[in-house]
Amino acid sequence: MTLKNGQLLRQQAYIGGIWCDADSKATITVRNPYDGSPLGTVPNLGAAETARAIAAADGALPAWRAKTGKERGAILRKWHQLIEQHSDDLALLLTLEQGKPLAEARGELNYALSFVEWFAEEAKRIYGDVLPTPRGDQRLMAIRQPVGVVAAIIAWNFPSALVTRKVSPALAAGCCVVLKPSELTPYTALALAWLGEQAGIPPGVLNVVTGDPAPIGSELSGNATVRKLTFTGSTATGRLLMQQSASNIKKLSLELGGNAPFIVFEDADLDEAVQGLMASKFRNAGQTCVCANRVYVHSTVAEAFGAKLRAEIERMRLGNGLDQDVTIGPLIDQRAVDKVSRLVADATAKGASLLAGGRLAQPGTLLFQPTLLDGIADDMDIAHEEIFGPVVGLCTFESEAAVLARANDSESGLAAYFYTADLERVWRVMEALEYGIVGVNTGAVSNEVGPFGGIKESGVGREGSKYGIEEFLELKYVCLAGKSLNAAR
Ligand SMILES: O=CCCC(=O)O
Repeated sequence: MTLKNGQLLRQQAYIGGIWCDADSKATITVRNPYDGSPLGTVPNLGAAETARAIAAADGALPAWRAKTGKERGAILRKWHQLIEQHSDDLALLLTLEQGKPLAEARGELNYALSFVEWFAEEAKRIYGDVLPTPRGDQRLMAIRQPVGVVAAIIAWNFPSALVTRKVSPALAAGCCVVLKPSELTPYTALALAWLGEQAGIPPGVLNVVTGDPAPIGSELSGNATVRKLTFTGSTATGRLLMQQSASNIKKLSLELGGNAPFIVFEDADLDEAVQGLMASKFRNAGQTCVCANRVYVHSTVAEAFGAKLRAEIERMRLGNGLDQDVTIGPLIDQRAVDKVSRLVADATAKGASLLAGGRLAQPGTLLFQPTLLDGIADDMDIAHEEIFGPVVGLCTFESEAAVLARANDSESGLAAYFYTADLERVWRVMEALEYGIVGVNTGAVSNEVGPFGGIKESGVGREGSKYGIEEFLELKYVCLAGKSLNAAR
């Protein structure tokens, strides 16, 4: 790996401003999912080191919290500047450890930067309220204060954006953070932490613990000093963290699995709808929680839509994310390949037609072909499970009411998409969809301004946007009483 600045490849954890190894000296090897080659190692920390990171964050809290929003915002702006300055190296690291094409890695870094910029600005805008008093001898206020020490646990699919979407609002609010990146993709997070150190984030304010998720996650959720846990990952892990956090009633944000419906009505612009589906479905090889997962096309346009979609899918180039012309990279690991293979096999065994792809491009790799299935029925596993891979399954529908019932028939409630030219239908369908995010005539909904998050088993809380900082603040109600206040009114 040739980085312009070799210091960005950090192979140690970061606790209390010190780069360190595991107490046991145990390490985990990080591999390139394209060819399995080792990129390096990171320390395999356990509960003891995690507890030390929490103590370091707690120790740094009084001074960080005492800074003004403007001062914290200035440090975040410096961090932003350094991330931007090193974005070539960061994109390279991201592609090497995660597999997504370099152009997508650059796109993700811009997305990551947008959260740092946004929350650097929001740091100055943490307002309170003076409330109308019900009694002449009292004055009422609500003020916002940082929640305290924050644990942030992130998934491997967006190694930079998930860091900045959680860490920037936490730091802006005056909280200190213990960050646990995925053991599959730790290097981007560690490089970001190193840039944070260069930007002047004081020791202990941002800590990074690497290693196996179980002991670290259980310390982060069970330790009462951590007052807020923010997690992006599977619904199963989110449920476990929620249970473990119940012992000390932590504030929680959980961004969990999705099962997004994508509906193409008969009056939709089919070319636009195909482009929207490609953007939503194949971003990060389909490994995105907001990816289109169930595609419902009105029966009168299904054939035309399927033909256009197939042509686009056949144009994709699968391979090494570092190659210029590659548009889709490998899946993250063998478990992901096994799941996608099982879903395709189940669908074809139950009568779906395979129109494109359907298997690994080369045995022994993680390169799963972009795949198109037609004739998906509700009894197939793919109609209910989150695919998390480059597979589109087409179903047809006849009426708005019927497709809405099918779209809402899910425990998940993260993102939903639909295409139509009918303005009244836009309102009707948007209001009826039981999802936290709805894309209307677009497959790309993620940015720093929109509140990102789901309902039902897709989680709790919102990230990004003007609402995102609230997750790291507590509201304190102050009631001031005094007899002489009556006279002052
Ligand atoms: O998969 C989770 C994040 C995806 C996004 O921010 O659009």
